[in-house]
Amino acid sequence: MKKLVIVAIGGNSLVRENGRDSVQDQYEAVCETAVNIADMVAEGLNVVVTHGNGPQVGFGLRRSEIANEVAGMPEVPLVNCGAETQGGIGYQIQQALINEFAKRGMNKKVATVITQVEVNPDDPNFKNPTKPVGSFFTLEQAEEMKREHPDWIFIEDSGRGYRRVVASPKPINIVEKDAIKTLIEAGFVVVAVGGGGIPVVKTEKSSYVGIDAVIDKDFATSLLAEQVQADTLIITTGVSKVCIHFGQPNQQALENISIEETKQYVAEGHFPPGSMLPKIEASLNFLEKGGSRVIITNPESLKDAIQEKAGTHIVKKNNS
Ligand SMILES: Nc1ncnc2c1ncn2[C@@H]1O[C@H](COP(=O)(O)OP(=O)(O)O)[C@@H](O)[C@H]1O
Ligand SMILES: NC(=O)OP(=O)(O)O
Repeated sequence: MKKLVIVAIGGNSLVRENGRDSVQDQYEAVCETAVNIADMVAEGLNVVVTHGNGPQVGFGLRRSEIANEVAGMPEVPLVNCGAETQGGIGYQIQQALINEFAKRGMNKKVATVITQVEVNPDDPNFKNPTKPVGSFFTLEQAEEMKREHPDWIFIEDSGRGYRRVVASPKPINIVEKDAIKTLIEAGFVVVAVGGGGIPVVKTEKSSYVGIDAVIDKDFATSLLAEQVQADTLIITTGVSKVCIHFGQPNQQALENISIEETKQYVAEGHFPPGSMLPKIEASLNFLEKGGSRVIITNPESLKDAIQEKAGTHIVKKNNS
């Protein structure tokens, strides 16, 4: 089979500078990434696409809360808000890819798989929410909201402002993995584990039920990459390169780093939880479970990054 590349599109990378949750703005961002993905397919690679939903699931949750407060509409549970973002973003990616392939006269099929991802109900992350969702706020705005909703938790997110956080258990099993594998083998470009997958737990009777949380899409992508034996993992996000001393005057962008160097930077605390750390941990996990290379970059640099002219590349050096 041709080499398999997994491209994980960051939720924040689909939200434009103006911060508006405009579906049209988001579709334009999706279309730009679709061009790069079509280039990869044209070069003979098999591609699986995953995506985040951090901003979008938070917007959806807030819409539901406001509709409840203002108009008495029933609230939408967080797990369903996540499922809705998986469908909504998956629809945009699927459509953008189909249109891009058609424009180029490429005979390539695309399918989005609604993906449930099993988590452990006793995962300690349920008691310690770390996943930032929705909009960025100033400290004053966050304090104001906290007075109104004492149970909400906010964190400072990588110098970009304060965001509400929700529980983010680790993915343990991709329920629809066989369907995803079958579609890949049949030559489809598959969009899967959107938003990290819809979090579900198994009951004593072995049936699945949804649970309120947002799984980190980087961890879910790494698990999928392992299960479908991908060769390369590409994570697109808001920065062209991973940095050490991020946001400090001595910030330094990283181009090629080994597993050992990456672990050293993790130990030195260069990557915050909830933003860059999950990407780095997922990358290390992917490489240690048999993957060949990882690229982290922004959507604009994707094409150059694949040719090793941009982005951060985490590589196995000396057969490590
Ligand atoms: N060490 C670092 N190097 C580069 N970016 C970092 C670093 N630490 C934090 N960041 C921030 O983390 C962001 C990526 O996390 P996030 O926006 O949550 O991801 P996603 O694109 O998956 O939504 C980057 O755009 C950047 O603002
Ligand atoms: N679910 C998730 O990890 O989304 P982001 O990549 O947008 O943070």
